Amino acid sequence: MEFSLSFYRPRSFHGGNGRIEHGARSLLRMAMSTTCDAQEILVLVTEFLEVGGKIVVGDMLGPLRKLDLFGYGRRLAKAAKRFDGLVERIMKEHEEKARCDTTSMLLQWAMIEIINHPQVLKKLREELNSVVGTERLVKESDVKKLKYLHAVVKEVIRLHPPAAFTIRQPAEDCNINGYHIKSETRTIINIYAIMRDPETWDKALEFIPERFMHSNIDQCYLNLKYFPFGIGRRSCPGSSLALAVAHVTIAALIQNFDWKAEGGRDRVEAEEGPGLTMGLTKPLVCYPMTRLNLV
Ligand code: HEM
Repeated sequence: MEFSLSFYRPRSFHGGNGRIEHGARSLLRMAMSTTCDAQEILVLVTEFLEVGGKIVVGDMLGPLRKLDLFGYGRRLAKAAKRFDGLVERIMKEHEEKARCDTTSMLLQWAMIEIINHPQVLKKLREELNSVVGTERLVKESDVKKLKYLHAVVKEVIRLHPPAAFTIRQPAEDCNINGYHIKSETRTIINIYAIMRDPETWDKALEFIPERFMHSNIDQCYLNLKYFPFGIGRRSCPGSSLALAVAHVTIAALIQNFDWKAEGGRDRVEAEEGPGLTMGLTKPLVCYPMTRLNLV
C-alpha cells in the first residue's frame, strides 16, 4: 500500500525538477495573487496524500480504528489545522490589502478628475479659502462645512467605485427584472454599471460634482441607484473611516499645492485597469508645486 501511494506523491517536489511546485505557484497566483506559500502548501498536500491513504488502511481495522494506533489521524488533524491557519492568513492579508487599495484608489481617481477639471479645482479652492482661509492647514473638523468637497468625493466614487462589485445570495427564490433567481444562487451585483446607468444619471459618464449639491442622496441609496459602500447589514464597515481620510487628504492636497501632469501637461491620461478595486492601467504620475506652506 505504501508503495502504491508513493505513485500519487508530487514526485517532482521530492525529485526536484520543480514542475509541481511551478504548477502550484501558478494556481496560487491565479486564485490568490500570491506565490510565497507554494512551498508550504506542497508540503501539506504531500502530508494529506500520504497520511490520508494510510487512514484508509486503518479503516480496515474496524472498531480499533478509533484508537488511532499508528497516529495517522492525529497527523492528518495537525496538517488540516496548519492548512486552515495558512488559508486564514492569506485571506487576512487580502482583506488588509483591499482595505488600503480601495481608499488609495479613491484618492488617485479624485486627483485625476480634479486635475482634469480645472473649474472643479477652482471651486474647491474657493470653498477652502472661505471656510478655512489661507493661514492654517485644513482640519478634520472643517470637513463637514466643505459641501462642495463632499459632492466631489461622491461623484468620484460614483464614476470610479473602488469596489466595483459585490455578491449576494437570496434566501428564497426571487425575480429581478424578469430574471428568476433561485434561492442560494451567488449573484454578482455590478455597482459600477448601476452608478453609470444613463436612465438614472443625466450625462452619466461625465464628471459633474454639482449633481450632488442638491440631490437627496438617501433617496438614491433607498432606490438602489447609488451605493458605493454596498447596502444593508453587510455594507462596508470602513466607509466612515475611508471618507474621513479621503476628505481631509484631498482638501490638504488642494489647499497646499498646484498640480501638473507628467511632462508638464495639464491633463492626466488615465484608464481603468482590470481588478476588483478599479485600479489604473498605469500608476498615476503628477507633480505638486507648493502653493501655501501650512502646518
Ligand atoms: C473608498 C473606500 C472603500 C470602499 C468604496 C469600500 C466598499 C465596500 C463594498 C462595496 C463592500 C461590500 C458591501 C456589500 O456587499 O454590501 C465592502 C465591504 C467591506 N469593507 Fe469596504 N470599502 C472601502 C474601504 C474600506 C475600509 C477602509 C475598510 C476597513 C477599515 C473596509 C472594510 C470592509 C469590510 C470588512 C467589508 C466586508 C463587510 C461584510 O462582509 O460584512 N472597507 N466595502
